[in-house]
Amino acid sequence: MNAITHLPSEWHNWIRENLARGCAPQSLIEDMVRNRFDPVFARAAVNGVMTNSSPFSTPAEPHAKAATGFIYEQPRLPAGNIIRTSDREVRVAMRTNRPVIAVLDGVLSHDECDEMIRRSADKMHRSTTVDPLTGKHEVIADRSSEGTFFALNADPFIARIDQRVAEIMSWPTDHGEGLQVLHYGTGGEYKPHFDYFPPEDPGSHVQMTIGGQRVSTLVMYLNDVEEGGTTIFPDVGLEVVPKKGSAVYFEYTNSKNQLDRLTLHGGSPVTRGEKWIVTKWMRQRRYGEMTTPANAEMTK
Ligand SMILES: O=C(O)CCC(=O)C(=O)O
Ligand SMILES: [Fe+2]
Repeated sequence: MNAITHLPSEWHNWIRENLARGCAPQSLIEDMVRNRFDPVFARAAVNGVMTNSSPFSTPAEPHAKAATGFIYEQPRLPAGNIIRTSDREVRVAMRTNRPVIAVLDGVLSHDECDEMIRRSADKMHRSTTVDPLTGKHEVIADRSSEGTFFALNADPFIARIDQRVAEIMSWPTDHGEGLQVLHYGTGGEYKPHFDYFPPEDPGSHVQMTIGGQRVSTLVMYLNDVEEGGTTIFPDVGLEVVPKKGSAVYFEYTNSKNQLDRLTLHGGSPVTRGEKWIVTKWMRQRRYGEMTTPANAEMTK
């Protein structure tokens, strides 16, 4: 008997209800295939229902809850196929809604990528990561790359990128940390990690005294990588291939201070060539603003 390639309304409702309950899309696809739906059709149907019920269009289920307990709110990233900033049109190449991840094309021009590399090359040093115990920046083995920072609005070139990135991320410019440039040589990688400060790490509260928790990330690719060097999201099975001027966006802290564990990610080893990226991390509040008893509630 032929596999089913149409979607009866009871199945449409079944998909919508189960997505709303936080079921993994893949498990719904597998259930449909067991019930004789064509596999390609089942995937398209689940994706179709996700798109229609997503907060990007008509929010039938604006507060869907993931299996992890994280409540998805309206994504901060603007809706639509094109994000228009004050100086550039950025194309959305793909989005996932749970977790919120998007691949964006044309965030930087090729000239801007080259200029960013040129400015960074002579002031590189081995990258540090926040030590989970002390909260201090330490060189650790999980990250084989070199990097440098540009203070927020350091000069007109940097300020223009800070401004554009803030518009894309729909978050105030002064809530952003300074742009961080990273260079990976062949063999360089960044093992899977969270960009937010895990509450269970004793060092996190030190980091969060200045501007609170991180809420979202934009990783911009400054060059095409010959082989490897993809940005991987192991828990969602996603791999983003670096493309000069493109970026991957993701968000992980909601208004209730919940953290989305599905945004675990890393940079896979560069197996041929090199990789240059520039990253923006956004905080809950103005970066540099100290926590006071009055605003401490937000970071708990
Ligand atoms: O190298 C990558 O693709 C990921 C970089 C990253 O995770 C970060 O900068 O926080
Ligand atoms: Fe990261």
